[in-house]
Amino acid sequence: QNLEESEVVEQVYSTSVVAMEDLLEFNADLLFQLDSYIDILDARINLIRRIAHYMMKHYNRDSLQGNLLSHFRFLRHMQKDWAHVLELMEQPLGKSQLLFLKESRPHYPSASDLEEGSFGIQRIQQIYRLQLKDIVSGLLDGVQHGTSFSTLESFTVARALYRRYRYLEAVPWLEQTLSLYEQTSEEARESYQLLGFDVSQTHMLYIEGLMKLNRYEDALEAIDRDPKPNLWRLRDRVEMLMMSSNDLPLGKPNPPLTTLQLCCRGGCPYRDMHRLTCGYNTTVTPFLRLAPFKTEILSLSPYMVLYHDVITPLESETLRNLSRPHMKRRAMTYNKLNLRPIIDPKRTSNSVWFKSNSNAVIERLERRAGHMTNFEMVYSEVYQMLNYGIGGHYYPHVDHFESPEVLKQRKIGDRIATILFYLSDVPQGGATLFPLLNISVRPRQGDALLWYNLNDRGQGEMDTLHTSCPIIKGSKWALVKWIDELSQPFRRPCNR
Ligand SMILES: O=C(O)CCC(=O)C(=O)O
Ligand SMILES: [Fe+2]
Repeated sequence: QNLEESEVVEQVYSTSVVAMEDLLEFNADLLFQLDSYIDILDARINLIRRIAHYMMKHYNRDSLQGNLLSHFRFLRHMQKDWAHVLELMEQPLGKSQLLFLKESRPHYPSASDLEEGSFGIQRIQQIYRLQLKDIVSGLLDGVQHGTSFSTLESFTVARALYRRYRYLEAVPWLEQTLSLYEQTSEEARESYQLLGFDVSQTHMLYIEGLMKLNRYEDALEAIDRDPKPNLWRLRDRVEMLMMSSNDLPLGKPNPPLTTLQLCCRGGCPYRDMHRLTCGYNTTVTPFLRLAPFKTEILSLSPYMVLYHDVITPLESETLRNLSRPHMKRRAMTYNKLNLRPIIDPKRTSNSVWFKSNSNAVIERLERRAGHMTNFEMVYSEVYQMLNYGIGGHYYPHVDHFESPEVLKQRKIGDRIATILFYLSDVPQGGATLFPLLNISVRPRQGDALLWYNLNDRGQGEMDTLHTSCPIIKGSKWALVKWIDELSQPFRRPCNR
């Protein structure tokens, strides 16, 4: 097995579409167990009911008829039957089902996983500038999806933001939660309650959130909208604060759209001006005369090209399938105190590494990448396969090393270039965006993006700052190859 296995890390689901598919299977197993548990309890209830009815009918106030037989009959009953009933009542039921659920517990998504998913939703809201009412009804950036949010999901997002003191974002979600609840049928409300949702608590949290934002008038209005005896004291407190505080209500500032917000939606404006040339590349290596690559130059400085159709759909599929069982959340940092892995929210994807000789497809890609780029590949790094999840993204970063200390430890030098292969189409969102260059590239199965991270002097190009826009729909698969600096003296000789 050539896949590099890292230390065992607990599965994180929210950061990868593939992992979520596993969760679906898991849920089916759990439901099956719950169903047999119900059957077993049901059978026992029926049994006990039948015995009880029999006993009520045959042994009651009329049991003693003054004759010997009736006395003996009753005596036998009292000695034997109740002991039997007790035994039945004491017998533990559904042990194996209970055990299954207990042992499955470590595989349930963790609370931080759900939190991460909540932040994914909020990220999409922010970057794509969505209205909450649109999100909850499944309208995402102009596309109507077949799923909507109920009170429960809306509350989960609200709570996650609130817990992290993100009141400005949490309060609108709480408002949305309460408004969804108002539109909910009595029957559904009952189910929510069964699942632990408490509407009074939510209302209270909303009022507290408003107070955190110094929105005292709104807090009073919220209290009066649903006056409850336990809120009278709070009402007094709000009124006091309103009179004594000079703080202005905190509201969402309305800044101009950021490049991220502009470019993640539908591509950067004026991007077509950057389209320098588009043609067949036949000259990089002699091999290309036989098999030219469709090449689109996106930028000259830093140098950036997009190759089309360099991986066949079958090759992509093979790599996806090889990766699937090994994908893990590896973008983690470690808590210095207890050494437990903590999630790095800057990068929400699951990944796996391939060495360059892992399998035939990778070996072929390695040769092809050499022909495409004219770089020497011998010492370059392992291939990194990525799959993103709910609202998955990769925070703006550069690929070269910014710290001289880290660089010194790397025998193969800095990352002179990056090749990013796209192994799937992404129907909505998920572009790779270079905000300082106004370039955004939509993932298209078979395409590969190459850019130089270092300038001609070998210095890091900060203009290569890039990010993966959050994914709205689809499963984004990308394969990253970083090319090292040290093997290239004959391939990139023009360094000044
Ligand atoms: O997934 C993307 O579009 C970007 C990935 C990336 O920048 C990286 O892995 O360094
Ligand atoms: Fe990167």
